[in-house]
Amino acid sequence: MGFAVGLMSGTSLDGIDAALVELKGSGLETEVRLIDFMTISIEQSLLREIEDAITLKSSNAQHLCSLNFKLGYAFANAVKQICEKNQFSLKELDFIGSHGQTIYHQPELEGQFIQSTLQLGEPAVIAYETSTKVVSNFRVMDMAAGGYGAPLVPYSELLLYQNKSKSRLLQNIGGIGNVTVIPKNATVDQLVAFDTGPGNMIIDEICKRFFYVPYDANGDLAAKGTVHERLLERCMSIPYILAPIPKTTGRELFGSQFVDQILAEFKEVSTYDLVATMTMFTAKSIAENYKQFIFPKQSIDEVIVSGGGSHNKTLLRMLQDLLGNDCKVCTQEDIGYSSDAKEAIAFAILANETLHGIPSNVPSATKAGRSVILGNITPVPY
Ligand SMILES: Nc1ncnc2c1ncn2[C@@H]1O[C@H](COP(=O)(O)OP(=O)(O)OP(=O)(O)O)[C@@H](O)[C@H]1O
Ligand SMILES: CC(=O)N[C@H]1[C@@H]2OC[C@@H](O2)[C@@H](O)[C@@H]1O[C@H](C)C(=O)O
Repeated sequence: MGFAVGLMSGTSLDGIDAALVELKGSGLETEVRLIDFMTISIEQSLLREIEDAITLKSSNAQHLCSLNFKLGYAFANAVKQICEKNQFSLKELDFIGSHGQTIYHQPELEGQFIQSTLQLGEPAVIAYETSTKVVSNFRVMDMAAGGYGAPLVPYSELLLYQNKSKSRLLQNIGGIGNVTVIPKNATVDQLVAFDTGPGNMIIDEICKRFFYVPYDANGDLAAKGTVHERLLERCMSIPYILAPIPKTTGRELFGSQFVDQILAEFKEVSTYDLVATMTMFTAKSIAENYKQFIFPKQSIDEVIVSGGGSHNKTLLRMLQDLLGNDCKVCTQEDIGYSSDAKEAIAFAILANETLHGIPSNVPSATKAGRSVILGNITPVPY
């Protein structure tokens, strides 16, 4: 099919991830070659606008309307930057797969609010600015089919990581944590995938409020603290953590309102201990979900961690301690892939499937009533 850029701006709001890839073929036989990956920072003013848009108290219609277009320009710019860096002409680009910025995700009915999801980043702007076909808005068709609209990476993960002799567990630790179980020789309907709970989102919020840094680089702050057991227990008692699978969550549950709540309840905990405890909360929510829902049904040969959380050494150490030495935790780099690029590559793969008319949601992961072709296609406009 040719060359594509996959774009992902995730729940961490840490930048726009862009992967320039070459794709050959389609379906589970697709061959994928990563040419380059970049994270393009989001301007402070745009970042504040996103934060306002996702906060129910400050969000409004005019704001969302304008932000949709501003994000479109930011995504187009990310495509231009990665192409320029690689001396790759936009004319050579066959398509763009753009996830968009999740503004709100409502996987379950809640009072008057029906199942719905909103990702912004106007594809018309991206297509016009780059003169390239865009596939976007991947989550909504899965939801129209009765699914949660997430997680969507399991299909691309089966395609990239399926192994004849190893059962693999792919754990992404972005803003939210999500896992895909790929039994050896698995087919699409044998996949198990769900969001385990928080990833870095709570850790980041504590780092911003108390240490004036965007995240706990390498987990150094957490390493200086001690886990506060009662706070950890309080966090682990949130019903989502051990709710039955499949399940999906987001900033709506683990964002700044959650941090306000626990800070009000646990005023006595020191700032270092807060970071340590929230790091352990992420690790323990992952480990307990494995023990409850995965290990009883499937023996696992490898746990492969991706996402920004794979750079947090304290988090990885805690996860390894909780899982024990029989279950080796490694990173994407250890098996020759890129931890940071995985999701952006996934949206290039999903776009390729859409353009070939191939369904790419995984109903066992999203609870959709059937498999469906994902996304909206915006043609080359001129
Ligand atoms: N060197 C590092 N040390 C520790 N943590 C890091 C490091 N680099 C990145 N991170 C963490 O990773 C986060 C970004 O991860 P990532 O880009 O995978 O998330 P995302 O794609 O936005 O989220 P999601 O996958 O939930 O949509 C940062 O916010 C930070 O918490
Ligand atoms: C609604 C939404 O944006 N969900 C994201 C989020 O970030 C991680 C986790 O929660 C996952 O369910 C999903 O993203 C990945 C890319 C997915 O769909 O597989």
